[in-house]
Amino acid sequence: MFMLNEIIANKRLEVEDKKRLRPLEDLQGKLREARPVRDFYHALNLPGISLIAEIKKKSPSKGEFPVQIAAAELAHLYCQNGARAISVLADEKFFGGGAHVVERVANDPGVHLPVMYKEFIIDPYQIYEARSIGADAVLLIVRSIGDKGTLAEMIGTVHNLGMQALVECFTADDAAIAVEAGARIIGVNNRDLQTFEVDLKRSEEIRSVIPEGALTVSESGLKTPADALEAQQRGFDAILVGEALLKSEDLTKSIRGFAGLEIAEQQSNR
Ligand SMILES: O=P(O)(O)OC[C@@H](O)[C@@H](O)c1c[nH]c2ccccc12
Repeated sequence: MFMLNEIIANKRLEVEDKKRLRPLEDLQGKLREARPVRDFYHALNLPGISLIAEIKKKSPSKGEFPVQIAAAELAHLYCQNGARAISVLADEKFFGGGAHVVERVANDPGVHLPVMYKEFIIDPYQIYEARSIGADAVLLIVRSIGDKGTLAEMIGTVHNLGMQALVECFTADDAAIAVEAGARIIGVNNRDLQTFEVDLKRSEEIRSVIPEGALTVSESGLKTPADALEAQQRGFDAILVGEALLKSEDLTKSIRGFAGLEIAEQQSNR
């Protein structure tokens, strides 16, 4: 978990800086002005597989992505081609995102989908920041939060602010912690953060320990619409896709493919 440790250590410093510049009370005072929450849970809980499409500029494993268009424009394409939610990286140093990018996308008049603040959350301050800039959901990584009690408190804070949490797991043990802490939406990360290797089979094993009632998301390393279909067959409600979209030559077609629209069209043309 070398990389995750490094990211978290940096995040602690960043959060301390943010708190100094803008104390929690200031953020809390801004909450009433934030745009109303869009329902991330409902957006994922629809028939068929739900695509959460990601916006990031780079990643530690893949470097810079070739996408040339601005975040808001990318979000418009996601909205117009069948995605059901948008994930925006808030981390700047490792993923080239930022809270300002989340804010821009979440408040763009052309964006009707729920927006997730994708960040390494280690402090409730970040949850308040997410809502104050208009986000509808946040990512909570079991591994970076540590214990079940703290995770449960964080999930409570997210729900109290009207948002939803996507709680990310790497192992069946993580998934058990997530369930006990009250997670309603559980993500299984197919990418091992130590080796960066992707194993879609692993997610199947973990999926099997998550009880009915929680929504499930297969995250990372999905390369083709066939992988989306497979995730659906394995019982996942949603997929989180970044790289395959951000690297594709025909972005519109790729979004539609992962969203399942291409398949639906082929079937209705028969
Ligand atoms: O780009 P990919 O392989 O399609 O993966 C997207 C997403 O799952 C990945 O970015 C991710 C999943 N969990 C994270 C936690 C932090 C940063 C990034 C992530």
